[in-house]
Amino acid sequence: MNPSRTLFRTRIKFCGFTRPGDVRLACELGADAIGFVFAAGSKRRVAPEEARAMRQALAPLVDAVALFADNPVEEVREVVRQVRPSLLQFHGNEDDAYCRGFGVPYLKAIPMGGELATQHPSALLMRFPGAAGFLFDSHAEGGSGGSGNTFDWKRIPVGVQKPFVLAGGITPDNVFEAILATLPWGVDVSSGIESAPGLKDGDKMRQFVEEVRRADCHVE
Ligand SMILES: O=C(O)c1ccccc1NCC(=O)[C@H](O)[C@H](O)COP(=O)(O)O
Repeated sequence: MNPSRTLFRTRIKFCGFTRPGDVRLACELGADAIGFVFAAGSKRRVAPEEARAMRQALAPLVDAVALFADNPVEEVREVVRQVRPSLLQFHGNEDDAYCRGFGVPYLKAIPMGGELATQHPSALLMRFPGAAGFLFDSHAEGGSGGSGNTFDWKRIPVGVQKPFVLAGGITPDNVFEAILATLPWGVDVSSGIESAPGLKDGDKMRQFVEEVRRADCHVE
C-alpha cells in the first residue's frame, strides 16, 4: 500500500461504450464507472436510446457517466431523462451555472493543452465551485477527448481541493506509472482499452484493472 494514501483504491472509469456486451464485461472486470459519449462529432457518440439500453446492462454499484462538449441544453436534458446518469462530464466551454443546471453532480474536464490548465488551483475552484471534481485530459481547448494522447503529468495543478481523475492516453502499459506519478482519485480510459473506436477489448480491460490494483498495492 502506498503509505501516503492509506487504504486508498484508485477508481476506474472506462469510457466511450457502444455495445451492451462490453458494458457487462467491464462491470465484471471491476470498472467503477462506465462513460457514454454524447459529444457531437465523436466516433463514440451514441443516441440517448442506445445509452439507455447500455445503462440497463450496468451491474449494481457501477456509475453511469454521460459526457458532453458544448451540447445544447435540450440534448443534455434528454439524456438525463432517458439514461439517468449518476454523473455528468463536460469537455467544452461550459460554465458552472450551465453544468449545475441539470441537477446531477458533474465533473469538469480541464484541457491540459489549454489556458485553463495554467490556472492556479484556487482559480479552478472559483470558476467551477459546483464541480464534484475535475478530470485532467490531454486535449487543447476546443479539442476533443478520446485522443489516446498523454500530456505532461507534471502540469497537473498541485493542491486542487477536490477529487481529480487522470485521463488522456492511459493504457494498461502506463497506468501503473501514471498512478504512482499523480496519485489521482480515479483514472479514465477510452482508446487504451479498444480494438477500434467504441469497441472495447476484454483482454485490455482486464490488464488495465490488474495494473490499477497493482499500483494500489505498491509499497515504495
Ligand atoms: O471519447 C471521445 O470521443 C470524446 C469526444 C469528445 C469529448 C470527450 C470524449 N471522451 C472523453 C473521455 O472521457 C475519454 O475517456 C478521455 O478523453 C480519455 O480518452 P483516451 O485518451 O482515448 O483514453
